[in-house]
Amino acid sequence: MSRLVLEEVHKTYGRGRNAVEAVRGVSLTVEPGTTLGLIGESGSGKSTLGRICLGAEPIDRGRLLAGGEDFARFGRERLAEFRRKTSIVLQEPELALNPRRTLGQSVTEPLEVHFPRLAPAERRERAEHAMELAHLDPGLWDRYPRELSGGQQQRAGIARAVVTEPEFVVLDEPTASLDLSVRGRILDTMRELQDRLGLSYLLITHDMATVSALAERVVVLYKGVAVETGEWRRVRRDPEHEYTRTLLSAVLTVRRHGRG
Ligand SMILES: Nc1ncnc2c1ncn2[C@@H]1O[C@H](COP(=O)(O)OP(=O)(O)OP(=O)(O)O)[C@@H](O)[C@H]1O
Repeated sequence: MSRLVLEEVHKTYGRGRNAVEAVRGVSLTVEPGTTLGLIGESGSGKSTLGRICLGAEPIDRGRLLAGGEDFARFGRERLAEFRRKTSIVLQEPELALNPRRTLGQSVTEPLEVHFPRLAPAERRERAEHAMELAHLDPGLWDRYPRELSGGQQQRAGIARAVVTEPEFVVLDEPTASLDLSVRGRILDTMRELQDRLGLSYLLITHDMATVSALAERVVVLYKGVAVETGEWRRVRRDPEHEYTRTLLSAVLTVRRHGRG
């Protein structure tokens, strides 16, 4: 799929007095095999942009380009290919995992959707391989989500996201629901998967440690506008925009209080 690009994208929810301009003229690029962090306070439009990048949220203006091609012009086959090559890891693994289905069933499901002609044995093999990639014991195949720890559930969410061998994955607050002790290992797994599978990530997060662990570049969002874009190391050290400074210092303050 190579590069994923948004050009001057606008998205408004609702109409008239109830209209919310969630995204206002945002442009961004996710280069193949790299991570772009999307940071900004709650309600700044991060999740909306994540869905837009997956072609899952219609836009009012602007373009989504995948490998230089305009998503709006995709025919049926190209659209099916795009869906196969993109996926998402959600904050709450419970949302990605059906409580009534076993882990094996949940990890296999995207294969049933995108590769309906695969033989059952081949499906199982691919799903077990995805579980191994996510460092989840395939011996947990017949377990239900409630029988697993938060970290194991998130690993199942990751296995499900990579089972179709995607190229682009949205990580929407991927560690926010996890204990600190588990976060680092989940981030390690995500980095390892990126290297092994050549994945591109759009990382949505409030957590600057997560940004530092994964992202090369960031886009700072403020009320639906991308106020700053650049290398994360530079942005952290020398933020150009007033809002970025506020965002970074607010995070530092919270952390200090949290520790105090
Ligand atoms: N389906 C929807 N219908 C109406 N308004 C929506 C919808 N989804 C999001 N919004 C509004 O759009 C704005 C951006 O929301 P979005 O969820 O993209 O922000 P966010 O930065 O991801 O926030 P959070 O970090 O809290 O998830 C918010 O004002 C939100 O209330």
